[in-house]
Amino acid sequence: MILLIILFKDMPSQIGRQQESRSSQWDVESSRSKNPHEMKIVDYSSDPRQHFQNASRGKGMTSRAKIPDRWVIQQKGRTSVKMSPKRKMSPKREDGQHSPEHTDTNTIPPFHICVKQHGTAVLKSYLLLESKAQKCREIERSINDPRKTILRPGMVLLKNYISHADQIKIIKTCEQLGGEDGFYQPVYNNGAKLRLHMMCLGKDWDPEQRSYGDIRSDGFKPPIIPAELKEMVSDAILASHAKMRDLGVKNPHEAVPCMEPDICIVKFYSNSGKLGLHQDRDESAESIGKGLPVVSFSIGNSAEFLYGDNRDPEQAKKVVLKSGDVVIYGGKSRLIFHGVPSIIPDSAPKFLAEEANLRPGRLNLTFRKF
Ligand SMILES: O=C(O)CCC(=O)C(=O)O
Ligand SMILES: [Fe+2]
Repeated sequence: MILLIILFKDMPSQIGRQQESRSSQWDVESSRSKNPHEMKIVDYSSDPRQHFQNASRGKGMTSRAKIPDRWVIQQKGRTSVKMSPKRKMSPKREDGQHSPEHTDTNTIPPFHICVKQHGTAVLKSYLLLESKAQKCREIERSINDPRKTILRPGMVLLKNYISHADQIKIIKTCEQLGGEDGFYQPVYNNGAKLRLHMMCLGKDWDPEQRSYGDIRSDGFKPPIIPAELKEMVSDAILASHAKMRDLGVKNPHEAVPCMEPDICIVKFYSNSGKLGLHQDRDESAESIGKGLPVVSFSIGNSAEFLYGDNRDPEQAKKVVLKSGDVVIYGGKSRLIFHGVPSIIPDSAPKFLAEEANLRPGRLNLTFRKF
């Protein structure tokens, strides 16, 4: 009897711990089966404070982590001292401890979108997997109807738009701007990580506050958007107007207004990367009200891209975005739900690894006007 009482006394805390350890491993995929609001974790319109914690950035963490209360931040010759915000904290366990892999004294290696130049290994794997890439091309052909340039009013897909040279230029620019601490992996409050790395240009997007700011969480300004990239964006919008005109749209600049971006969110998805259905709605009411478009560049491995009127993936339409494709959504489609359920491994054109050492995965740049 006494033994039974002791056993029952311990049971709730044991169950609690099991559930907690499961939930701390939640990611987009595992939340899908558990949570009817599966996309909440990437739904920028829900309260991300429940899901995100402050961004943790690359190299800086190494030195910062040794000084938990005050951080000495050194970057490109500058030094500043800053109180450390809470970051990389996992939910406390019942015994009041944080799980070991989530303590704020963790060190996080810098993330680079380009691999170091032992090019042959990367190249070899691309060659070996050529047949797989062929299969992917067939899937893409079956999903992407070439006539479907206008996906819906205000939403245009420009297939194979970015030239090879520009794709290389974009990769190299992002790698250079990312440096040692530009790309970071946002982490949920429960310790689960967003399935991608991210870097902001122009303004910093804070997933925890769901807002844009001029200063990053590590105390530095985000790099500005290079003029050359801005030019590519306005050219793409003009190209979308030309396509729409060809297809009989009378006032294409009303369907997709012109836009000069002041924000670029750069994302890198590894082959297991994904992003749930969400709306881009943290820009100003004026920008959204005018329907100023989001312009999205895809480089590297192909991605399945869902879009629709709500966050139900079953009801969404799908296209495959290949390296060089551009999607523009503005006007009536400005608040379209969209997401990336999967990346197609080994589907990137070989020249990206050969000429720019792009690591396996997909680079995406979304340009917006605040
Ligand atoms: O990777 C993509 O194609 C989508 C990215 C996106 O939706 C975003 O950055 O808000
Ligand atoms: Fe988005």
